[in-house]
This record gives sequence, C-alpha cells and structure tokens, in this order.
Amino acid sequence: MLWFMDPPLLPLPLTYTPTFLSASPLLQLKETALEFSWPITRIRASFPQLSSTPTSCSVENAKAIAALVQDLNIPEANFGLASGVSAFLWLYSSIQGFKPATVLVTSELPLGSGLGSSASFCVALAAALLAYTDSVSFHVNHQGWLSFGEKDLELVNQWAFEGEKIIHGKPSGIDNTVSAYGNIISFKLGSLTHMKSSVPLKMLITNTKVGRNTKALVAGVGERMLRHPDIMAFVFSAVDSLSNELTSILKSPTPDELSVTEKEQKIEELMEMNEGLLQSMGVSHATIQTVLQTTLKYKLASKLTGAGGGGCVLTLLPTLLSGTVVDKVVAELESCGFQCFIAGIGGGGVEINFGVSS
Ligand SMILES: Nc1ncnc2c1ncn2[C@@H]1O[C@H](COP(=O)(O)OP(=O)(O)O)[C@@H](O)[C@H]1O
Ligand SMILES: C[C@@](O)(CCOP(=O)(O)O)CC(=O)O
Ligand SMILES: [Mg+2]
Repeated sequence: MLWFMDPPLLPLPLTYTPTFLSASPLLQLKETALEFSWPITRIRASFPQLSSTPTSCSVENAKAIAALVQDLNIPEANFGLASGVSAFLWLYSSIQGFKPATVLVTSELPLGSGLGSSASFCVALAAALLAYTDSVSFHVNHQGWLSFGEKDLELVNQWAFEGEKIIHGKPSGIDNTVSAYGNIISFKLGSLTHMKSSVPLKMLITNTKVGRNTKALVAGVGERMLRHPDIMAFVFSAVDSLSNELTSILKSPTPDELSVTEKEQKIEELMEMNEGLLQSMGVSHATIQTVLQTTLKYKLASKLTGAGGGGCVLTLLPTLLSGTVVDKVVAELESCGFQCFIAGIGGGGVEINFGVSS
C-alpha cells in the first residue's frame, strides 16, 4: 500500500480551446512561456493506428513521439518538460484524434517537487480532451463547474495513467487517482478505497527547491531492491503495515478534541517512521534532513513526499499548535532558502468549466 508515500495534490487549471482556424495543434505552457505546435499532417503520419480506448504507448509510438519532441529543440533549462510534452502528444492524438486545437496550461504547482504535478497535468489534460468528445456526460457541481459521471471519471483516470506512464516509467497510479477523484485514497495495487478523514489534517509544505526526477528516483529504488531483495521486502512490508495503521486512524470516528490530539500524535509517530523507511530506500537528500531537523526543534514531525530526492517535505500542523510557532518555523525554514506553504489534506477531484478562458 503506497498511500502514505504520496502528496496532497493541488489543482492544475488547464484551458482547452478547440479551434479550427489553425491546422496545427498548439500547446502553450504559460509558466515557462513556451509554445509547441506540430503540423496535423505530421501527427497523422506519426500515428497511423490509434485506439480510442485507454492504451499504453507502444515502443513504435514512443519512437514517433520522441522524433516529434526532438524537433522542438526544447531549451536545455526546460528539458524536463519533454516528458510532459510527450504525454500531451499521446493523450491529444489518442483522444482528440487529428483535429487542431489550442491547449493552454497554467499551474500553481511547482514541477518535479513531489507534489504530483505530472499526474495533475495528465488528469487535467485527459479531462479537457475528453470533455470535448461526444462520449462523456457531466453533473452540474457549482458555479459553472461540472464533474464527470462515475464511468467517465474512471475513463479520465485511465487515460491520465497512460500519460503518467510516459512521464514516470512505472507509476503505481496513486497520484493520478488522487488527482482525478480527490479526497483521501487508500491504495493498493489493484484495489482502492475512497475515504473521508475524521481528522482535519493540515500540513506545512516546505519546498527545498532541489529539483529531482521521479522516474530516476523510482528506478534507483528498484536497483536497491535488486541488490538487497530480502531487506527491501521488509521495508516495503513495514510501509504496508504503516499505511494500514494510518487508514484505521483516519477512519475511526473522533468524538472530542482530545481524541483529535491523540490521533495527531499517532500520525506524527507514523510520519517519523515512514521517513525512516523512505531514508532506507535511498530517496532522502541533505536538504530534506535540514527540514526534518528544523521542524523537530519545534517538536513537529515531518516526512518527505512523492519520490523524494529533494522536492517537498510535509510537516503536520496539529490543530492546537499556536500561530506563533507556525510563524517561527516558517521563518527559520525560509531563512534556509526554502519556500513554505500550508495545505489541507483531501481536496476536490477534477472538474470542468466550459466558461473559463485565458
Ligand atoms: N504544467 C505542466 N506543463 C508541462 N509539463 C508538466 C506540467 N506539470 C508537470 N509536467 C511534467 O511532469 C514532470 C514532473 O513530474 P515528476 O518528475 O513526476 O514530478 P512531480 O509529479 O512530483 O511534480 C515535468 O518535468 C513535466 O514533464
Ligand atoms: C513515489 C511515488 O509513490 C509517487 C511519485 O510522485 P511524484 O511524481 O514524486 O509527485 C511513485 C508512484 O506511486 O508511482
Ligand atoms: Mg509525478
């Protein structure tokens, strides 16, 4: 069960404008001010046969995508985007077919920081592309926002998983599932349980700003498993037990404030143990250790999030913690050059708004 290794996901606004004025699909990435487009004839020639149901990108199609991306000459500083652009090409061509459209992506998430930006990107993309096909239906949610019906949401999630595979290599599927469905999910390969926490969890997120790549980190854990299969089997079994314990804490009813505090203390202990297990998988980093030591001075428990190796660290902010302590710990972390923000755990899932424009 991988639930406890994963991040709270934040929204990724994405604007999708079908346009029949241009003959090229256009991808605009607002934060990096980059734009990519391809002649539709070239895309059509690159993918002679595509399935309209969620399908993994074959080796042949991956080669075609690599050629399309290589010709873009993405600046070296933004080269990490190549995998996102590849996922875009696969989802766009498979779902949208060969109709030209403009896709504008804006995001509040830092990329490659363990907060699941790759999954949010794929979910938002799959959702926007599917929303413009005739095959999906919606429920009205709030103020122009629509949510997908159960079957269509699963379709969004399956396509997003195919995109994640391109960015990530071998994702478990937890990030795209949380991003699509929202709330808290207990996830074991092959089975997932949607949960609502009985404790309102608040986390301080510290971005160490150390860039890392999920694909490389996950591959590194795989190599350690090959070198030490017996030890790593115990580590993963411990992560599983830990996740089961967390699930039962979150599920059990909370009658009064004292038990909220008790639950928070138990969760803090689990976070500390989880951090130790993640360290033994080899995915920590010197900056993560600095965040852990800093928050520990204020008796706060922290753990790395996502694939680790830098990126973000989560610190539980207990309900009764005073604002002064939060201010002090944030000031100390920011004086190290880190960036802090506060998030509640368990947000909403993907929604569509046909009225939003850039
Ligand atoms: N808004 C976006 N636009 C384009 N690509 C994106 C966007 N968000 C994420 N990606 C892709 O996802 C990659 C980061 O994924 P990953 O290494 O899994 O880190 P994380 O998911 O923790 O942010 C980026 O390098 C990029 O290829
Ligand atoms: C490490 C892992 O649990 C999540 C990776 O998340 P991120 O891309 O680091 O945000 C991998 C996975 O579940 O596929
Ligand atoms: Mg990711």
